[in-house]
Amino acid sequence: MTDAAATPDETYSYLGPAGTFTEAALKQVPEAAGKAWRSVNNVGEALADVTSGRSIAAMIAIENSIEGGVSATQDALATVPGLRIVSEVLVPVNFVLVARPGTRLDEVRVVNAHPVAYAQSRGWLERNLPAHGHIPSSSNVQAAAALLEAGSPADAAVAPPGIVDHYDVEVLARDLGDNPNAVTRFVLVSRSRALPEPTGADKTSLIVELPSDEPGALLAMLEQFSTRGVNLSLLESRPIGDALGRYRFVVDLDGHVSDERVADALLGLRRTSPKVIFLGSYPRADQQEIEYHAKYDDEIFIEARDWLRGLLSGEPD
Ligand SMILES: O=C(O)C(=O)C[C@]1(C(=O)O)C=C[C@@H](O)C=C1
Repeated sequence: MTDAAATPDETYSYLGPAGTFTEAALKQVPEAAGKAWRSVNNVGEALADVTSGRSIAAMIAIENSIEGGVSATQDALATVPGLRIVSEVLVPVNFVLVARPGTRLDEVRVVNAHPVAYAQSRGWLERNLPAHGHIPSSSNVQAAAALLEAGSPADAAVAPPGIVDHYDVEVLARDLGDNPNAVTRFVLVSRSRALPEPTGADKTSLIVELPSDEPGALLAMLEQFSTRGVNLSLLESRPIGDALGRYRFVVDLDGHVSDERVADALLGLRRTSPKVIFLGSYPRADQQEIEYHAKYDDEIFIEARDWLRGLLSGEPD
């Protein structure tokens, strides 16, 4: 599928090499089928492909059910301008421990693993290899590929189960993940300004900075959502990085920016926060219809606006 001669509007970047969960996520995107796929080494490179116009879109991991938000992704989306999330994909993740053929489990001293995969397998590794050392890898597949490089300091790697189809490694143990139902959420990021159509089962992603040293600023932000009946599915803080104690908030909410209650909450945020980054409104991967109280229906907001317009223009009651 990789084609060096492909034009940018036919190229999708993903964290590789082939066999990663990120590649499995891209396989779920119908528009990417039959296009050129470019394997990259990290989230920054994937997003740089999109901003430079080298690729039309990039698939990146954003949240894991065990580890929470992928901080490299959250920080990149907060600082790289001009990006929009256009869709999301869920991939169940589980891991195997692999080694060069002939290695025994009791010979393993050092383990290669992507930090998010390591965090999900820590319980198993601590129980079965209590004295192991950990070398961070750029991806799950790279962790296993590096074992086969000359002079590799590692004896084993945490990798996706399909790794044996791509590399000459042997499985020493299966089901390493501490939770068998672990899921990673991926997002497809592009430069497109065109909003995906509302479906009634949508999600909106934002990054919000709060006024510094203002008591209750976080509560004031949350009130923008609660007073419009908008449910949040993710709220995480990440350091802004310019001074100790300064944080930005990563927010996912139920609904589309074209829903009146969501649009109204965004207007409130824009008035009260020094910085609001709109990352996109897009269909939820689980297609679960958003439920909210009837008092937050579009018509209620429209009626209230029309009433005010009438007052201002002197229309009779
Ligand atoms: O796509 C892969 O296989 C990766 O190595 C990346 C990644 C991630 O960044 O979260 C993807 C899914 C797993 O949760 C662990 C690692």
